[in-house]
Amino acid sequence: MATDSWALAVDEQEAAAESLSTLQLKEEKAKPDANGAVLKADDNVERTEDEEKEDRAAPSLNLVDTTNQVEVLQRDPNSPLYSVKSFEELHLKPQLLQGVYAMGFNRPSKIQENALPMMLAEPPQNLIAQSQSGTGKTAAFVLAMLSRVEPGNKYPQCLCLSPTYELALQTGKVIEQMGKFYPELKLAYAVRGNKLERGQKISEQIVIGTPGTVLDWCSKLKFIDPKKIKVFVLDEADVMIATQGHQDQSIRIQRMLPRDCQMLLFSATFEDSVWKFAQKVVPDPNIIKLKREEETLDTIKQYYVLCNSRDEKFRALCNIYGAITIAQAMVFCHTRKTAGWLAAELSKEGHQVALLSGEMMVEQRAAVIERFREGKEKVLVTTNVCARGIDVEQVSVVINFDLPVDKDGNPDNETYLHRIGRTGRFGKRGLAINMVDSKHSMNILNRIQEHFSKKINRLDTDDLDEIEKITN
Ligand SMILES: Nc1ncnc2c1ncn2[C@@H]1O[C@H](COP(=O)(O)OP(=O)(O)OP(=O)(O)O)[C@@H](O)[C@H]1O
Repeated sequence: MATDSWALAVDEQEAAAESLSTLQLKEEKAKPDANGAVLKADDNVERTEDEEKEDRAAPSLNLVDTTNQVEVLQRDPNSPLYSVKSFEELHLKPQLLQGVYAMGFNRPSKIQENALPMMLAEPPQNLIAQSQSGTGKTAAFVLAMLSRVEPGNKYPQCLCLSPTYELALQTGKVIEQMGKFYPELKLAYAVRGNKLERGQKISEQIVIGTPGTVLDWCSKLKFIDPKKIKVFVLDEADVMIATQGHQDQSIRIQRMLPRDCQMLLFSATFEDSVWKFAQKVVPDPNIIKLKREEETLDTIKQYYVLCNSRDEKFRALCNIYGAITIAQAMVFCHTRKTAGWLAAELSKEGHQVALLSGEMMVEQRAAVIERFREGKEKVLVTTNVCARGIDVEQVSVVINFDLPVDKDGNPDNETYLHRIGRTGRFGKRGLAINMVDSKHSMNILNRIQEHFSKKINRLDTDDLDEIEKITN
């Protein structure tokens, strides 16, 4: 299929030297001096003033709703969770239906209802699909792979690329859960640290992995015969094909696949130029695209807090914690250094904090996410490495301790959307709070508001009553 058009488009694009995107989710090299998940206060950091502890019970933040809310949304035609069809009507194989119901899914979401018939049509068709964060894209493409795979054939037939190690593991879990009534079906993880013997050919029918390792497995190590791949999925597709993302590796993998391999591209965001590029490299694609004003979810309330310095931002964060009970929160920082500092300060305040940043060993990163998922830590301080895809239901609040900016200091709208989308998963309500600490960051926030045509209201974190109100 697209080998030539893909390659051609890439060459043209590179020749034009036009920067497509500024997302910075490159897999980062593990270093031996990685931080631990258990935090120790850094003696060198400036101490913040001791906070006056609020001596009253904080109201609970009722953001994690019951399945009731989901059912209401699934009946609302304006909701991204709305569907007219049932999973039965999507003609899934009985084993997959069993898997879907065992996961507690009652009805498909809009993206599942629309994308599945396109992905399962004969002959196979390509698809570029956009849907809001947390609306079930993963389940959609996982069901497509599981439907297409022939379990009797003991070689890789479906290849799925994720931008990060954590996301590859998480998606792998979904494949395992949905495919659990298919005992003969096996999954291989092509991620860093998963060492196989040289000369081996893998027999697993589905491979999920990160671009670097998948490329090695297909070319240098020849564990996978790319010519036998029938379905190629790019999750977080925009970052996988943007020049600043994983473009080189994704393209080199794609060039090895057969011409008629089905290509499925999914993301919550596609910056305009990346969208154009995607359409150029994927032949005759079906397209599911959101209007700009549909990209944000109404179930996530967005606020900003005005501060003058990093310490003030920290105090504002403590005030928020003093005023409301937060199930779990993710706090995003621009640099690893700030993340490390903030995590140490929060743990000094008595919070159970986990820290995840790119320089940690991948196994350690996976362990941190797992502990957070199990609720062992309530706050995860992180960088953009965790901005995309991570699905932890209990995350009721996302804090942008630093607003997302690209390498030129411009607002990174796509990362903003992915970050706040770590809350408000599948119809749950969520809160996103942005810390603004300068004229420059106020300008960034204004531009983000304009981009999405979505008002972000100011929150006075010195006013506890006001903070409480936003939980209603
Ligand atoms: N039909 C469904 N019914 C109920 N829950 C669902 C359904 N589909 C998906 N979910 C759940 O919704 C949550 C979000 O789904 P998923 O992670 O697939 O979203 P996504 O669109 O891939 O998000 P992101 O853009 O952040 O990657 C998951 O916990 C998943 O188990």
